Amino acid sequence: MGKVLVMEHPLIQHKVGIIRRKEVGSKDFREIISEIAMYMCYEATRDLKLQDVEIETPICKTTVKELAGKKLAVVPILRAGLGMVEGMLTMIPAAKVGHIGLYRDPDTLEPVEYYCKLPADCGEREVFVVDPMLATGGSCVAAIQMLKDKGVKNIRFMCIIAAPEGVKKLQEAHPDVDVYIGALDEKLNDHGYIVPGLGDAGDRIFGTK
Ligand SMILES: O=P(O)(O)OC[C@H]1O[C@H](OP(=O)(O)OP(=O)(O)O)[C@H](O)[C@@H]1O
Ligand SMILES: O=c1cc[nH]c(=O)[nH]1
Ligand SMILES: [Mg+2]
Repeated sequence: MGKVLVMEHPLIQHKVGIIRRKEVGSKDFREIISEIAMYMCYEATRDLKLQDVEIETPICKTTVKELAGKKLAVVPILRAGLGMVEGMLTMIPAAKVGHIGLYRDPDTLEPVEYYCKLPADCGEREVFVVDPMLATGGSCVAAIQMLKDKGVKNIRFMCIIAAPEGVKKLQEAHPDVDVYIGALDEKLNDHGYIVPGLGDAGDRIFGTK
């Protein structure tokens, strides 16, 4: 079973507390989402593999560590996942970026696919799927399935706020995927929104409501 890690870092908790506030506008919301993604990326990359390499400093020969595992890719679930890309790339600038377009049908809450463009070698990469919100779990389960159908084997999922219902659904559908969560909330309301949550992440990032 993949691990589920809820972030305990005080800076992450503090920043999640800010973006929950309804008076926070798009500019600040976007900036803070990006900062949280950066801190979460730091936590979610703790176990990346390293290898020893011999190098020469201006003083002498020595052994240093360098990343040794698979190359990385970041795949945001559009739209709201876009808000996490810059923060991720600040930490892992060599990562390639794929995009999966899904929106949640407001009546059925089922994900509807409208776009998919991935790095050609994504099957060889360790992929970080990012989306600020994990609500019913339909969107991330579908996005991860799309990646698996393209041959991706190593997948991690990162979200800023999750509902317990969505975490359960994700673990049941993709038990091999490690899940990193900024804050685990109480429940979903009758419209599939996370309670207390932060509202619609996409609308708040892009100012569309
Ligand atoms: O876990 P789920 O129940 O599937 O809900 C979560 C999804 O809903 C939101 O996207 P939305 O459909 O609002 O699209 P948007 O990012 O374009 O606003 C959010 O960013 C997730 O992708
Ligand atoms: O609370 C929620 C649930 C789904 N999508 C959002 O943006 N927010
Ligand atoms: Mg939305």
